[in-house]
Amino acid sequence: MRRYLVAGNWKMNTTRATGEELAGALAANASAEEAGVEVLVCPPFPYVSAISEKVSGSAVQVGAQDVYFEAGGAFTGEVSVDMLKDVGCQYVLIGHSERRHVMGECDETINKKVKAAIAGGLKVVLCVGELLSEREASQTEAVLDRQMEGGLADISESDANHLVIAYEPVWAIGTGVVATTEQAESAHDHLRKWVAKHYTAAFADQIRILYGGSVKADNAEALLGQPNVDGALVGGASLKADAFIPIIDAARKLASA
Ligand SMILES: O=C(CO)COP(=O)(O)O
Repeated sequence: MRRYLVAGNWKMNTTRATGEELAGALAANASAEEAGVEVLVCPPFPYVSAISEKVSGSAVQVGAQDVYFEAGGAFTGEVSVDMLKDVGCQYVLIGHSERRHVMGECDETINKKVKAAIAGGLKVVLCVGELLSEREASQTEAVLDRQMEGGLADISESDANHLVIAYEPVWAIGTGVVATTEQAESAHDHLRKWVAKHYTAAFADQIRILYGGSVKADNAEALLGQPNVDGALVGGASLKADAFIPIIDAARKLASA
């Protein structure tokens, strides 16, 4: 059975103090023996180190929101895989829609980042998802195929073992317009079939596919209860412990059912 992953993407939010307070509350809530659910927080770069210290000894893991593919050198403003590991990251988000659509990242860059992160020993959450205009033009599956093919070009199954996929329809991110359970399940099913076709059916059965986009306490259980939804990537509702913990609790409830 696939283990739920509930991840908080803090984006460009929190101060050091509010981030530490939030991380402390999550660490207190998630014991080191957490069984059916993995919990991850992705703070802004400057706070990763402090947040890693805050959650150490708990089941809460830390990830970064992006990484650069080069190992080091003259790349002003970028951070490397080794730097992230050095400050306690186990995971990194790659290809988030805000990186794609605000910063203009393309699949080729995303692919280089995925390769570098996995080669360097980080687990990757590769984010994919269509714009509203693409959904309305019945292009959702074609967009997902393109992003998967581009992002995972030349990545072997053994490398893909370190990968989690996050389906985040762009129109659902930060809008309060959550995908219906049917829309989410249909996209996740399509992504799993893509993995089965490009790797193996056995591997497709194991890989985790998270849903992201306006996940809240009141819709988490229905979304996470879908057969192909293995967790959530949460933005706004991950910024307050009393909004995020009920989402983790929904996963715990389903995992123990
Ligand atoms: O982009 C997201 C997580 O990566 C989703 O953000 P919201 O949960 O705020 O819609």
